[in-house]
Amino acid sequence: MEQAWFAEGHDSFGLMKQAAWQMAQHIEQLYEQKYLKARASADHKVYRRNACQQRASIWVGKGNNGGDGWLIAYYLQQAGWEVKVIAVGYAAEDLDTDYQVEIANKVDKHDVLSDAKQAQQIALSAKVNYQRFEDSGTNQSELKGINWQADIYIDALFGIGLDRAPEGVYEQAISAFNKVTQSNDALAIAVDIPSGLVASTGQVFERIAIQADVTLCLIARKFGLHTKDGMDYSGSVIDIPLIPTQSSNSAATLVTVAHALNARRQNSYKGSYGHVLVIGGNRIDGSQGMGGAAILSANSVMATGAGKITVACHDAFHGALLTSLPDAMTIDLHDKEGVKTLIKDASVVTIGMGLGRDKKAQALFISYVQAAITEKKPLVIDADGLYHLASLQMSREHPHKHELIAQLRQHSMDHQVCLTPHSGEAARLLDKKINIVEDDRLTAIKQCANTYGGDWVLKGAGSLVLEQRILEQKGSQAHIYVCGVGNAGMATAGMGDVLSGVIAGLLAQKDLEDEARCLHQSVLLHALAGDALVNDTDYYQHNSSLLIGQRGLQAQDMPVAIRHVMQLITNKN
Ligand SMILES: NC(=O)C1=CN([C@@H]2O[C@H](COP(=O)(O)OP(=O)(O)OC[C@H]3O[C@@H](n4cnc5c(N)ncnc54)[C@H](OP(=O)(O)O)[C@@H]3O)[C@@H](O)[C@H]2O)[C@H](O)CC1
Ligand SMILES: [K+]
Repeated sequence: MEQAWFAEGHDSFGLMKQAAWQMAQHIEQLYEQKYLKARASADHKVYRRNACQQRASIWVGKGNNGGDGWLIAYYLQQAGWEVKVIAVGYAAEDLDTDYQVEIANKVDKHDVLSDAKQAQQIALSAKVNYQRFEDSGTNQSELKGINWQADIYIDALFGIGLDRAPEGVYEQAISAFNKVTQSNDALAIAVDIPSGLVASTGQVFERIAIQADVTLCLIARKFGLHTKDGMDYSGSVIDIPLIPTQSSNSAATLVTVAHALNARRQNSYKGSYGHVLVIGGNRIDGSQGMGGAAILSANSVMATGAGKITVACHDAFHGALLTSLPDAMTIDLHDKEGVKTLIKDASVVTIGMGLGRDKKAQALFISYVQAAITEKKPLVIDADGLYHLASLQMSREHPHKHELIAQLRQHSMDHQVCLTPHSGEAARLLDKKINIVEDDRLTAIKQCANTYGGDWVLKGAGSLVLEQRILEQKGSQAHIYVCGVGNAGMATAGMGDVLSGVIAGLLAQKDLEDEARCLHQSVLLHALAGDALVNDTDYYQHNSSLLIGQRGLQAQDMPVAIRHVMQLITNKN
C-alpha cells in the first residue's frame, strides 16, 4: 500500500514525518493517560513535577523504523520533552555529525539520502541527545545510558523489515529494553510492530521480542499482531492509517463485530430452524469413551437456536446426553441404516467430535460422509473426522483415498463444508510438522483449502477463517478473516466441540441471512461468548452471574454465554 502511494507521486520522507508527528501526538496522550490523571488525583506535587519533566527513551535501529524513531525524538523534544535516543547497531561514525555532513555533501546530486538518514540528520541537527548501545557481551547490567530513567520507552528497532532472528547487539537491546521497562513500570510503546515479531506471521524468532504495552500501527494492521504470538507482545493496538487504504489489498480481514441477527417470525415452528445431526461420542472397546465431545457440541447447537437435534453417539452415553440435554433425540452411532436415514432428514450434519480413531470408526466416517454428500447436505467436520481425512490423504493404498477427498471437494463447490482443525490437526492434514504450521498459519490455512476444498477455521490465538466464495462465473475466490476477539481462557478441552456446534446450529437456521450463518460469524460468536464470560465491559451488558474469568472457564459454561451474545446482537423489531 505504501509503495502504491509513492508510485502515485507522494513523497516518502514526507510520509515518514507525518507518521512520526502523529505518533508523537499519541505518545503525549498516552503519557497523560498513564501518569497525569493518576498522579493528579493521588499527589498534586508529583503531578506538577512530572508534568514538566516528561522523559522519553527512544531505541532506534538502522532502517526506516529507526527513522520513525529519530523523528519522534525530534518532535517530542520540540514539544518540551527530555529525550534520549539509544542507537542500536550504529558505528561511532554513523553518528558523527561532521562526518555525516561530509558524506551528504559527497552524495551525487541525483542521489538522495535514505529516509532514515534524513530523519537522523534532522534529529542530530536539533541536538537530540543520543547514546550508542554497544555490544556488551553477556553482562547487560553494565550497559551504559539505558539506566537513564524515562516515563516512556519507545521501540523503533525493527518494523516490517525484520526478516531474521535478532542476534548479538540487537538481541541484547531487546532484552535490555524489556528489562528496563518492566523494572521501571514504564510505558513501552512499539512503533508499527514490536521488534522481533514478524509482521506477516506473528512468529517470534528465538522467543525474543519487545514486550509492548501499546503498538502504534502505521498504515494498515499487520496480520502478525493478531495471530500466533502477536497478541502476547503487542499490547493494545492504535491504528495510524496515514494514507487511504484499500481493504481489497489485504491478506485478511480483521473481524471483531458480529453481524446482526434478525428476529424470528411469529408464524414459525421448530421445522423453520433446522434439524442438526451430530455424529460422534464413541466408546472404543476397553476405553472410557468420548461421549462428552458430542454432548458439548449438541448443547451449543441448541444454544444457537437450531430447531431440532439428533445425536448419533454410542448407546453408553445416551443417558448422560439426555440428562444434560433432554431436547435431543438419540440413535446408536453404529446403527448404520438408522443414521443414514436421519442424514436424509437433517439440515446439517456435523461429524467427528469423539468419533474415535480406530478402523471401525474410520469406516463409519467414510460411510456417513458419503451419505451426507449423496444427500447434498452441509457438513461440519471436526476432531477425529479430521484425523480420518488426514489418514485417507496420507494412505497410499486405501481404496477410498481419492474417492472421498475428491467427492468432498466437489461437494464443497455447491454446499457448505466447514472443517475446523487446530494447528496439530492442520499439521497432520498437510503432513507437516506442527511448528511449520504455527510459524505461518496464513499459508497453512490456504494449503488446507487447496488440498481439501471447503471453508476452514484454523483454531488458536487469533483464529483464522478461510471462506470460499462461489463466483457467478466459474470457480471460487477465497477470503480470509482473523478473529480479533476471544481469550486464553478458551484454551481448554471441549471448546472445539462447542465451536462445531455453533457452526452447525447457525447453518441450520435458514431464516437467518447468509452473512449471519457464515463460518467467520460462527467463530466470532463463539469467541464473543468466551469474552462475555471473562470480560466486565459495558459491551456485554452484564448480568454479573455470567462472569467466570479466564482460569477455570469450562466448555460447559459456554451455552449460557452464547445465548447472551445472541440476544445482544439480535435486532429488536
Ligand atoms: N517513508 C517511509 O519509508 C516510511 C517508513 N515507515 C516505517 O518503516 C518501517 C519499515 O522500514 P524498513 O527499512 O523497510 O525495515 P526495518 O526498519 O523494519 O528494518 C530495517 C532493516 O533491518 C535489517 N534487519 C532485518 N532483520 C534484522 C535482524 N534480525 N538483525 C539485524 N538487522 C536486521 C534489514 O536490512 P538488511 O539489509 O540487514 O537485511 C532491514 O531491511 C515500517 O515498519 C515503518 O515503521 C513508516 O511506515 C512511515 C513511512
Ligand atoms: K518496532
